[in-house]
Amino acid sequence: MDADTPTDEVLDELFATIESRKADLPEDSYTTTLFTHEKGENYVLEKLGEETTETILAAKDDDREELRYESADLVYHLLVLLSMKDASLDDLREELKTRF
Ligand SMILES: N=c1c2ncn([C@@H]3O[C@H](COP(=O)(O)OP(=O)(O)OP(=O)(O)O)[C@@H](O)[C@H]3O)c2ncn1[C@@H]1O[C@H](COP(=O)(O)O)[C@@H](O)[C@H]1O
Repeated sequence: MDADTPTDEVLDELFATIESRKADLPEDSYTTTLFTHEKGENYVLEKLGEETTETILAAKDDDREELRYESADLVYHLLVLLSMKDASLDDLREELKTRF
């Protein structure tokens, strides 16, 4: 993924990158550390909890910049969890679409 990626393709690109990290487990990758952590999926669940708390605190503080930053951390960790559970971004899209 690079800065030229169109904004509406960012989530697909990010998810594809996460899937690629899961397959290849490159050493210099934060995503690899999530897939290989000794705590297993519990570590990603902990990170999701932390990022959720940080997002809530940013909202409570009315800190829009921090809210944007923590929301991005939260979505990234959620996508890693979906990948870890062999779910896909399309699964998420389809579920959201059923609610229209
Ligand atoms: N979008 C993200 C992304 N969002 C958040 N993070 C990481 O999530 C972590 C958030 O942890 P914390 O908020 O707790 O901050 P921290 O103090 O650094 O965390 P810890 O040391 O406690 O783990 C940070 O290390 C961030 O770098 C991300 N790491 C990677 N990506 C993207 O994932 C793709 C693959 O990245 P790599 O796997 O690193 O190649 C690339 O496109 C990246 O841009």
